[in-house]
Amino acid sequence: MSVPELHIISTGKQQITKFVEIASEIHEYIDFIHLREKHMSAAQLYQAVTLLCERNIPLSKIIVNDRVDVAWSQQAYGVQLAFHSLDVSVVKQAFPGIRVGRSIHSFDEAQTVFEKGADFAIYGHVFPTNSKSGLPPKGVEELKEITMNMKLPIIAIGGITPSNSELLINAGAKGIAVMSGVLDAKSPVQAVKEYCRSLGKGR
Ligand SMILES: Cc1nc(C(=O)O)sc1CCOP(=O)(O)O
Repeated sequence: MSVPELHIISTGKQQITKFVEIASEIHEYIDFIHLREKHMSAAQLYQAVTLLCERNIPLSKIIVNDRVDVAWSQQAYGVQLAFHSLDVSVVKQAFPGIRVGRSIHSFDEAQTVFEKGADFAIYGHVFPTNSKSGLPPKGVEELKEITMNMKLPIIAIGGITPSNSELLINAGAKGIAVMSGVLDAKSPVQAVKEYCRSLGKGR
């Protein structure tokens, strides 16, 4: 089994300069940084990627939410699509070579996006989280079903802490995605190190 991936997702609530500051402190410990700033224009997102690059964060670690035009023009690692985004197959055809992730919430959705050629999917929310209050968490059973039946790399998301992350890896997840556990922490660096330890990551 390969070393699990650690993805950090921007909250959309921090000043972008603050997020860039934190990202520059934690990037060497993590695999991917997602820019999920739904309120930003394409121009603002493009600028945010530039700011990350100026802090020596490699493009190979940057994933842009929804806006494939921004991801493509900045030559970022990939784009993370949601239900309201362009379809996975449209993006794969129009932007050959870009890695395409898709948010999913069920086995059937996993199957659909796998068939359309998604490179990975983010499945959640697995545990209770303030970001999805009022919606019941999905737990790990369906996650196991997906990982056992499909060759689609799955990143688990939602309410993940250093103490519950191992459950998800044992359920077949290729990695975890974390928002508040790192970005709202008093010390994001300490927090990220705890996640790394829980995943058996080297640093
Ligand atoms: C951005 C996002 N997507 C989810 C989904 O279920 O698709 S849960 C989520 C937020 C995750 O935040 P935290 O790590 O603070 O729980």
